[in-house]
Amino acid sequence: MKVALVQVASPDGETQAERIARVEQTLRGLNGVDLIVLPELWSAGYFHFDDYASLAETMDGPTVTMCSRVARDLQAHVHLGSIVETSGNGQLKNTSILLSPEGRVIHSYSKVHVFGYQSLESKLLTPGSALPVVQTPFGRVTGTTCYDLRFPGLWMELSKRGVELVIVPAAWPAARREHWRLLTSARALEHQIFVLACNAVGEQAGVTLGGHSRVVDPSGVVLAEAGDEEEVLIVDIDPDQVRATREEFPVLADRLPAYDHLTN
Ligand SMILES: NC(=O)CCC(=O)C(=O)O
Repeated sequence: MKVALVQVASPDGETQAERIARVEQTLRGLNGVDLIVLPELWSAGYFHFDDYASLAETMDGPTVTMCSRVARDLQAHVHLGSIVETSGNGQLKNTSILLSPEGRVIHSYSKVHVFGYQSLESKLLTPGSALPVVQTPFGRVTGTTCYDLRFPGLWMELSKRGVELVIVPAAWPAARREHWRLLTSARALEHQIFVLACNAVGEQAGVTLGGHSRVVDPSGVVLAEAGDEEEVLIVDIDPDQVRATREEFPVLADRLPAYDHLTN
């Protein structure tokens, strides 16, 4: 299975409509790919907090509509990264979406850990309250978003739910690139899953995004890592490697359901 991680820049002067049109051209060049993955909030620009309210979208807004059209035309799954989602009740969420090759939404996940360090996300957005999992040709899949990487309890839970591949859209600054590398590798290794982590690049409101999108296999091996410019990282993965890795080294079978029974 061929996966493509598309690193996108969201420069300050570019409108959302211009960016969506530009990214559509890039995606249309990806014929023959089975799964396309985009970064967190690329169409609004993660650090463009002043635009969140005006660029918030529903599930049939401009970002979803473009990606759904591309999914159908390329007959590929498209994980569109995430959008600022409005569901009409006044709340905004950072919602990631996976589209089928028919262009249908088959999975969505609203970021649970909204970020508050040098970020207004936690003031402007409401955290999600669900962790759905979907069966796909790539195995059992879910998404977590950027800052969620730092919370092992969330990853333990998705692991308990039988997940085999996790898609991580991100807008992770270059300043903490080594944390990004360490956490994406560790999450794949400790749960014996594929991690497809797609980061944003370029400058946004004075913040430099880190790029270095990565595909990490269930043994923690980095199959590919991008640089820090706009780039498409194309990698072949074998979904059966999850089962093979777990059979060969069955560490998950030794994991206890909880550890709070251990005495001091
Ligand atoms: N977009 C984010 O969630 C940024 C997270 C981050 O920069 C960090 O955890 O460090």
